[in-house]
Amino acid sequence: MNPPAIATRGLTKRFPGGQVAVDGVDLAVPGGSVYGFLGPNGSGKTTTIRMLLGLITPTGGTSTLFGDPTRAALTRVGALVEGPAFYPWLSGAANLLRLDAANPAADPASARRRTAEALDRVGLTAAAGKRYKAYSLGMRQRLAIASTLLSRRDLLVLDEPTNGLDPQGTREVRALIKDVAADGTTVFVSSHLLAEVEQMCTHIGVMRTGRLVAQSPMADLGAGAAARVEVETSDVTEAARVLTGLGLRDVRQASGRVGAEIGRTAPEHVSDLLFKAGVPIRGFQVIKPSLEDVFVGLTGEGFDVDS
Ligand SMILES: Nc1ncnc2c1ncn2[C@@H]1O[C@H](COP(=O)(O)OP(=O)(O)OP(=O)(O)O)[C@@H](O)[C@H]1O
Repeated sequence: MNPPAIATRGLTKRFPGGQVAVDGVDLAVPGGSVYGFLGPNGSGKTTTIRMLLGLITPTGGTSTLFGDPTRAALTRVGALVEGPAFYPWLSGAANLLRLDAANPAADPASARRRTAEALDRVGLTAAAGKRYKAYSLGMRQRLAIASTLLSRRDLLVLDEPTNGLDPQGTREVRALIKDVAADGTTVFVSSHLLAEVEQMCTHIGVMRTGRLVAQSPMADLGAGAAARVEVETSDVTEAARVLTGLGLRDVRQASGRVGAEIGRTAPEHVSDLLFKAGVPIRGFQVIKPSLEDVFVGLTGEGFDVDS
């Protein structure tokens, strides 16, 4: 099996002065995934990313990129932590050419081809000759991402790439991330927006005050969360007896309603037994907790659900 794109063990950063910004984080980012690194502001995402990229030194723990603990693997990684500085009066293409020229490993003979390909990949070919200052926010961010794609990368690390973008720019960047991932590049993207991560990621890790409180494939997340059956009835006592008799957990009664965790029991089996027991059913529904409910439970705080 291929080693994970990113793996950390006990990764820790204690800043001088004693503040622990990242506390024993064990990340496992599978190759080929789009991994959403979710957490409220100040939860330690940027500090973690800076350690992964060798920009700051951990005070504890280890990390590997593609199984390699050395910095050599960083040549396979494109990153956008603080956006690159672009010259406002130069075109997008000219800005990329300047950045490309600053890379000693890049062959100057093929600079134009590389720049054109990167611009094409982010959908800026038509605007390549336009001055940077005339770019929309979304175009600026796409150009920033293009700068990370000037050479072939196996992993792209993006720190809050949609921060400060309007809804259109946000959509552009999200679509771009999906395209990059479809080409086989692993993407590790931080965000404080649950909806964003939910829409574009295959895996998720959740940070809270420096700790990784959850990590899982997106598809598994709902599975552990307890869906509930809710019955509206005038005979609460009998309905509760039926639900309890079925072995359902956390049976709760309120006026005119009874609810319980449904677990693996089929809803039609529950309604059938209620009917057979003569319970008058006014309403019957199965309620799954939203992803946001799951995370509020995990992190103890809400997320911005706006995009
Ligand atoms: N150089 C530093 N010195 C001291 N404390 C720091 C330093 N950098 C970050 N911190 C603190 O570490 C904690 C985590 O910050 P970090 O920037 O990693 O969080 P974040 O999740 O990326 O949040 P944001 O999205 O706001 O950047 C914060 O409390 C922050 O104030």
